[in-house]
Amino acid sequence: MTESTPAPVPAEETAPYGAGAAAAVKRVRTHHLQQWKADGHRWGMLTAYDQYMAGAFDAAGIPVLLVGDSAANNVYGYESSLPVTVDELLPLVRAVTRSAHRALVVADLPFGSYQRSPEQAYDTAVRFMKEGRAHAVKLEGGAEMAPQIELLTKGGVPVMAHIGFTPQSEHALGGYRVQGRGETADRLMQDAIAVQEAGAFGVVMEMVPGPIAADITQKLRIPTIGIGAGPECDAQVLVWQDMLGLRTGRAPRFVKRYADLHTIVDGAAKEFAADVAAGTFPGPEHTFDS
Ligand SMILES: Nc1nc(=O)c2c([nH]1)NC[C@@H]1CN(c3ccc(C(=O)N[C@@H](CCC(=O)O)C(=O)O)cc3)CN21
Ligand SMILES: CC(C)C(=O)C(=O)O
Ligand SMILES: [Mg+2]
Repeated sequence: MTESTPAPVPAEETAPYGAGAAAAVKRVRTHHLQQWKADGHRWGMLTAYDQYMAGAFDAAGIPVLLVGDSAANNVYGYESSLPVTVDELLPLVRAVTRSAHRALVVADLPFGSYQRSPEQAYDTAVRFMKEGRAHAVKLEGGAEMAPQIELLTKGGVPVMAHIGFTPQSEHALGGYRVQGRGETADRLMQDAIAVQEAGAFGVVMEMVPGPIAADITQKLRIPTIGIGAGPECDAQVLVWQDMLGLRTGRAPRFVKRYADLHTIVDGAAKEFAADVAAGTFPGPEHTFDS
């Protein structure tokens, strides 16, 4: 075989599809996510709620940051995601968009801020885009949310959908349960198709059996982002406090811990307290001369 010289390819197409294709992109756009699906390049999405995490994930090449309504549990200390409000989430979205220079920033619409009507959804989404400078919004629901997704999309708001286990409907669904098992698999497929046809640019699938998620991923032209939906999704998402081991207690089965921040924080806090008690902090190097 003779070697031929390949034609030069624009920088964006030679993205180092390893640590993150986002590294070669000036600003991640929804069309990049469609392209990565076509290329078979899988990517990761992480939640972020503040400046330093957003900046670190952005610099690490994470292409999509989600300001999740999971801030309810992971920032505000509520027992579920239901109590958190638009006014509580907006400043977090603004902090993340200020420090994410490359990532696409998606803002989660909280419970009660979009379900009533497409008009309500549009007004809420516009606040996240105007005041929070979000690039897109995410909302929970399948076929029943098609009118919302259509109006938002027509009005210039890119929408990521979220199907399967939808935490805002915890009480309606009867707890934290896998969705789409058995005969409900068809309905999940229909929900996925409905959100795609309504104009969603991607769809999160939460706690869905791996084979069902694989079928849906193959069928859709928009990327699927899995959390507890197996390895065949086009992308994966985790809550950062789970991913970095800051949250204690039993984690959901779908969590992989990539660090043990809780142990690091605990050790540092104890060492600080001990130094202060012993008079070894502050030292001369931390003290101003007269
Ligand atoms: N820290 C955190 N991580 C998350 O993934 C997350 C939040 N918070 N808050 C909002 C929602 C709630 N989510 C959750 C929370 C718990 C389970 C859970 O306990 N799952 C169990 C039970 C599954 C079953 O019974 O079938 C599991 O073992 O996965 C699942 C999703 C996902 N989201
Ligand atoms: C778990 C992800 C998908 C989410 O919706 C959130 O963090 O709120
Ligand atoms: Mg959410």
